Amino acid sequence: MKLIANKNIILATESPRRKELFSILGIPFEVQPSGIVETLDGVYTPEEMAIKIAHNKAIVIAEKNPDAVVIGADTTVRINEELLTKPSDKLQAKEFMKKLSGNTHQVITGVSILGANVSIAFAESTLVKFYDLTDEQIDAYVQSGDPLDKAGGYGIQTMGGLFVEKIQGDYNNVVGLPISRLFQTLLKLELIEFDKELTK
Ligand SMILES: Cc1cn([C@H]2C[C@H](O)[C@@H](COP(=O)(O)OP(=O)(O)OP(=O)(O)O)O2)c(=O)[nH]c1=O
Repeated sequence: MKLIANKNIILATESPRRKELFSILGIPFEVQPSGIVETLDGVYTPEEMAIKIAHNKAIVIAEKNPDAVVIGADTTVRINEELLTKPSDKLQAKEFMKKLSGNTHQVITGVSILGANVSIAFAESTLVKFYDLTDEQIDAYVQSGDPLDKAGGYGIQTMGGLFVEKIQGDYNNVVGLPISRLFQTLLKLELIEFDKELTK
């Protein structure tokens, strides 16, 4: 199958994982990191927060590119009503791993699609259960430095995936972009379509 984009699409991200996942669509797109500080004032549910931060990322780029469709995303991890974003250092990464060990957490990615008379957002949620981890496993993983640029302090697509016992929901959502739901949404909005020449 071949898709075409009906608008210029910009992914407002500096995440290599999001860029790679979006590439699956096989359409041209630009990447422009928003560089915003990912904090919010006020009381929100984790889903609302992920959507609002995703929107804040998209709006910065949409203002600079009024004719484009801009997509922003934000991923956060919720465990026992606590939110884990990116660990600030290895010590915090260890704390995160201890919390995740043996438990089920929720990975929420908010997505905002903005521009060209479109403003749509959604939050996708995936449940992930970790095995019981030993201190040795946690220390070795944290020492690798892999947790530091990732929400919740692990990468399911890297060695962090070795700790996952079970997952319920979209795997790509955990990696940082629920690409199947995004694909369905972009199709419905007619921002992308099938290349009819090739599907005849
Ligand atoms: C849970 C999990 C998160 N992550 C990553 C995805 C995101 O890049 C990151 C969450 O941080 P985000 O703040 O959502 O994204 P980012 O700062 O990396 O990129 P940008 O804001 O520019 O779009 O954690 C993984 O790569 N694997 C995982 O298993």
